[in-house]
Amino acid sequence: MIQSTPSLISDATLCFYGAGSMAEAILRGLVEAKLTRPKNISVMNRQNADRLLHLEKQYGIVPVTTSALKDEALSAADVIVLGMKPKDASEAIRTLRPLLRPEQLVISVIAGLSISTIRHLIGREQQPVVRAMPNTSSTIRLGATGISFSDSVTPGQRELAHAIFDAIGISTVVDEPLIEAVTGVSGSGPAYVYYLMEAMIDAGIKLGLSPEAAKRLTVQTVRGAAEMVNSTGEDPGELRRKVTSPNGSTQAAIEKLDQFSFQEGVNEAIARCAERAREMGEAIRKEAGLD
Ligand SMILES: NC(=O)C1=CN([C@@H]2O[C@H](COP(=O)(O)OP(=O)(O)OC[C@H]3O[C@@H](n4cnc5c(N)ncnc54)[C@H](O)[C@@H]3O)[C@@H](O)[C@H]2O)C=CC1
Ligand SMILES: O=C(O)[C@@H]1CCC=N1
Repeated sequence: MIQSTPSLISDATLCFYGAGSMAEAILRGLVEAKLTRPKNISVMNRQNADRLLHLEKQYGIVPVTTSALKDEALSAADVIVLGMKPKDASEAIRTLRPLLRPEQLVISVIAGLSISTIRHLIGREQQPVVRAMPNTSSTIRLGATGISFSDSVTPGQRELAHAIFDAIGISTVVDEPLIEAVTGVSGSGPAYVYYLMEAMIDAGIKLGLSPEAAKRLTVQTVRGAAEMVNSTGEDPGELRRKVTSPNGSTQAAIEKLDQFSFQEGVNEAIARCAERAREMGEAIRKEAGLD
């Protein structure tokens, strides 16, 4: 049990309730980081047994397919990771309600779903709950996760949650109302970067580069730029200025981006993302009859 050996992921049993791309990203990171034995991880979904068998073959985790085994796995696990879509959350958590023991740690990665809503749906105010917002780069252990804790999470469980998310990238603790901001910046963030990359590749092709060359050059440029910020410790603004010769080609490009209100667009996109996450959380509460 995690309460007696709080710092060791390897001793904790984890049950992934929902087996989609985010669950796979996390469990893959854990298994590849060798932080836990695959046999300590059970995974279930609504009805796609082939998907579970694929995950078993790929990572050695334990697929849980029948309803009786699902109940057993959920009530036995030290940690339950909620990994379903927001629209499926209230029904799934209500199903969990009679199975849950007071000391089990519930970790949710569901966008918009608040700790308070989870506790209401579980029907236990003091259930330890971790609300996390990871991103899909966790698949290659380069994830960025924001985490917040309910007040009943024990120090050992906090350590465990950090160990889980640090195994698949970096994690940072934020006050719960800021999880939506994390969703806006890093939860959905990979999509903006991919969108920029799509646009850069497209522009390169329009200027005559082959699709392969445009892609190769774009990928290395994004990778190099991120690594420059990371390894030099310099601000992105400072690094940008170093690329931008006065009256040169980069300045001309940035001026064009500014004509299209680049910064304002990114600002509004991230604010809208955070707002949409809040809306999804409100929809869950409404559907569950909590508002
Ligand atoms: N995809 C992303 O980039 C990120 C997603 N998230 C959050 O992660 C959650 C999952 O997202 P994805 O993995 O992309 O979704 P997905 O659609 O790939 O997977 C959802 C999984 O939940 C299962 N499921 C649904 N209802 C269930 C039930 N009643 N019992 C058992 N399993 C059930 C489905 O069978 C499926 O395996 C969402 O709530 C999303 O907000 C958070 C951060 C990033
Ligand atoms: O698009 C979504 O709703 C989820 C949450 C963060 C990333 N994907």
